Amino acid sequence: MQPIKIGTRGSKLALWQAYHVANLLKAKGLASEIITIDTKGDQILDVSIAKIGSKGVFTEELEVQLASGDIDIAVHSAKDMQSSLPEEFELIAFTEREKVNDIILSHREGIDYKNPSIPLVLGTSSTRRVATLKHYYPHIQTVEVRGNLQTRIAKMEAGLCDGLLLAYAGAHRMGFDPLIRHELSLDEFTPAVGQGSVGIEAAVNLDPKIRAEIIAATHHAETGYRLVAERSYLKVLEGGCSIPVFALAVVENGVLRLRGGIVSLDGTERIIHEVEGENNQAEELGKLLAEKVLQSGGERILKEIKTTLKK
Ligand SMILES: NCc1[nH]cc(CCC(=O)O)c1CC(=O)O
Repeated sequence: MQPIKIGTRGSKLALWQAYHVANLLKAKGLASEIITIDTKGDQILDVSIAKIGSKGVFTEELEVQLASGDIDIAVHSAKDMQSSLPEEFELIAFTEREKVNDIILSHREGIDYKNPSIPLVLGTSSTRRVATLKHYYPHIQTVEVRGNLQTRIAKMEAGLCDGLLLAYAGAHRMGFDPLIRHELSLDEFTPAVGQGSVGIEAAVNLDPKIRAEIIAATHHAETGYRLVAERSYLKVLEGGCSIPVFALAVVENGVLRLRGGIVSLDGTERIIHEVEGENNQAEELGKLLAEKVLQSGGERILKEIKTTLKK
C-alpha cells in the first residue's frame, strides 16, 4: 500500500494533529506522509472569523485536494468542522478526545477572574467565550485576539491583555501547561461542539479498504458517539464556529448524556438543557436537544444573533 497522504494546515497545532494521526496509523503498521496546505483562514488574520463567515474557511482548500486525490485524508480540529459537509466529503473518524475544558492562560501568576473588584482583560476570539464571560463574569473585559497560539501569547505578553481564554487541548498540545492558571468549569464554560478531538475527513470515493484501515487505526468509539450527538445538535442550530452555541456529551455507565444550549451575544440570556439515551441514539439526541433549546427561547436568540452578526 502507498503511504497515506495526510493533508493539514501548516500551523503548529494543525501539524501536531497531523503527526498525532500519523502516529496512530504507524502504530497499526500504516505508513503516511504529511502535506501542508495554506487556507483562507490562515491568510486573513486581521478580520474576525465571525465576519469572514465561518463556513469552511479552514477546510475548503483541503477539500479541493481531497477531491483531486492529492491527499487521502484531511486532519482538522473537530471543533473547526462545519456541521454539514459538502456531499462528496465525510468525517470518517474522531481520535480519542482530550480534556474538553476552556482555560485561562497567562504569563502572570495570581490571575483572579472571580473577584469583581479586580479589573481583568482577557483575549479571545470566540463569540461563545465572550458571551459566556458577559453572562457569568460581566466585570471582565474582553479583547479580540486572533492568530495561532504562539502569536496570541506574544500579543498578550506585549500588553494587549492579562490572559487568554483558550481550549485546554490546544494549550496542552503546544506545551503551554505551565502558563495555565485556571481550568474553567464545564457548567459555566460548556465547550464548543467537538472541542478536544481531531476529526479525519475523506472524500466519499476514497478506496473502501484504505478507509476501513484508517478508521480501525484512528477512530475512538466513545468519542465518536459524543461527537455525533454534539454535531447533530450543531447541525440544527447551524452554528458554525461563530455562533455562541455549546454542547458537551459524556458517556457514563453506558448512558450518553448531552447537555448544551445557546447564549445571547450580550450574555443576558443563557439557555441550557440536557437529554440522555443510548450511544446508538446519538444523532436523535442532538436533534432532541436542539428542539428543547429552540422552543425555550433559543429560536429567538438565534435570530437576534444572526441579525447582529450580519451587520
Ligand atoms: N478555534 C480555534 C481552535 N480550534 C481548536 C482549538 C484547540 C484544540 C481543540 O479544541 O481541539 C482552537 C484554539 C482554541 O479554541 O483555544
